[in-house]
Amino acid sequence: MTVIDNEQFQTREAKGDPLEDLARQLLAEIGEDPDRSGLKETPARFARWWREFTSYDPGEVGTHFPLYTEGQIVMVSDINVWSLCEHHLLPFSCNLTVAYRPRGQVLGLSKFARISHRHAHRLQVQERLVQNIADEITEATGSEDVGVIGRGEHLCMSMRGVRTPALMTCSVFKGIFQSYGPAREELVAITFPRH
Ligand SMILES: Nc1nc2c(ncn2[C@@H]2O[C@H](COP(=O)(O)OP(=O)(O)OP(=O)(O)O)[C@@H](O)[C@H]2O)c(=O)[nH]1
Ligand SMILES: [Zn+2]
Repeated sequence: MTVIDNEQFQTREAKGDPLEDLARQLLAEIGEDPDRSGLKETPARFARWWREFTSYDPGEVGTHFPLYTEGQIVMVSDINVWSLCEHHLLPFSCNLTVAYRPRGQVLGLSKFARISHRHAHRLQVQERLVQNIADEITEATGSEDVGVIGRGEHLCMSMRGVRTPALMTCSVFKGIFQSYGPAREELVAITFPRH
């Protein structure tokens, strides 16, 4: 449930909520009656969902633990997030694999998903999403050895326009993941398992 402080609430009551107004206008523009019973609450839901999407709070992302074994590589795969394409404001899903070589300490497992959602919950292009995640993992872990691979399906390509479902893969490889070698091979293999 959206918590709206009193002052903000009063302002919206007085002036109307701009997001709700937009939704009503959109509905009218596409030939719908915004006042028909099925649509009565839709502008308010529309406003709530946009505010919910753009105000995602990742919470604490700085929990570390001691590293027990030197030389380990940590990989987290199949992190699924939803984002919005900034060209069409349509959703794209992204399946992420993230990897890093810890330096002295490891980052809490869930933090990779929190970081991923933080950057997905805004208007994005997939390449920038993957880069943003790689940069924050570098910062959060203090490691320059970071790899992120994203595989996305974009509704703007599958449900409209060219109407062709396809998967887009893009990646950021830093440090030991940059050149072809065991670390990069393992990261690629975990993302694209052989059946
Ligand atoms: N590289 C990249 N392209 C994206 C992403 N999301 C959407 N696009 C593309 O952005 C492009 C926008 O192209 P435009 O020609 O300006 O828009 P459009 O006329 O709606 O293009 P079509 O989608 O081909 O109908 C399209 O090719 C989309 O597929 C993304 O995350 N990364
Ligand atoms: Zn798009």
